Amino acid sequence: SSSKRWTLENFDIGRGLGKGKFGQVYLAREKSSRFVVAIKVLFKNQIKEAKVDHQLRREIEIQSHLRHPNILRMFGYFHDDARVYLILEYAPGGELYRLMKKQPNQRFDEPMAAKLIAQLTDALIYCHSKNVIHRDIKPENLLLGAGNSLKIADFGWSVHAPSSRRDTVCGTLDYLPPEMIAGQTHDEKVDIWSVGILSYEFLVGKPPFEAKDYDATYSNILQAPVRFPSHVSDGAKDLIIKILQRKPNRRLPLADILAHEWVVKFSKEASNVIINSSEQP
Ligand SMILES: COc1ccc(/C=N/Nc2[nH]nc(C)c2C(=O)Nc2cccc(NC(C)=O)c2)cc1
Repeated sequence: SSSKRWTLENFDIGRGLGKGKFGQVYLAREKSSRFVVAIKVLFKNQIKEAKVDHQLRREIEIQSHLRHPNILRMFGYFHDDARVYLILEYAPGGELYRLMKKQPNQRFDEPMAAKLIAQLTDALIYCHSKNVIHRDIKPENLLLGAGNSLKIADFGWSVHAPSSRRDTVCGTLDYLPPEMIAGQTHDEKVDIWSVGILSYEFLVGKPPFEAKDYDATYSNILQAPVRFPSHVSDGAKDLIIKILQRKPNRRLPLADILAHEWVVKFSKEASNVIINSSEQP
């Protein structure tokens, strides 16, 4: 339970799963229950230097209270003098980003893309019902659970709506909507925009406004028309165009994304995506 006083002694620590921005993630097993988890270790001095301790507190507060099959659970946390330890759900498929890069043409087929979009949308409907906006939905923050189920991880940028971002954006602009990069107030419709960006990226293999540098990306997000390669179906184009509307109120609401005929048609079809199987190069 998330109220129990946990310590490192409660866990057998396993292999390193990977490196996050502020620390390493380990596979671990709680000794008495033998329950397998992932433990994310963050260094306090790095958190203080980056002035993100309020973001970390918010991430812990928000993620430990959310309960949804497509949101990575946070079971609890503890700290010692140098580190903070987050006890997180273990998602065996790892980063969705890596699986996408492994596919032929580094993109998913329509059934896989539609399944992921439906799960992501369902999780965001749940978040928004709790007045939580994620604000940082991108492939690096999505993990794969059992059965290729999507898991939204990393609520470091989530807030309670509405909000005006005060912290400078670091990292890629690709997934941020016009109102956020222009520093205007924004609401939960920023997450709808990210679903549009990700829908495009799952099907094409790169985000729609990607450019050689920050300024070019910035300009594309604010004014560039979305171009589609010829292999993208009309149904998928229709969905993405309806989501990627620069005026937040014109964006297709999340419930209508779930009900869109392309999503309904393809999220039921079997997909031939190559899972993390051994013979993969
Ligand atoms: C290197 O191959 C891998 C294959 C699968 C994994 C699974 N990670 N699963 C997780 N469950 N809960 C959390 C939190 C994580 C996690 O953070 N994983 C993680 C972190 C940083 C890099 C990676 N790398 C990859 C390849 O997924 C995974 C991790 C690594």
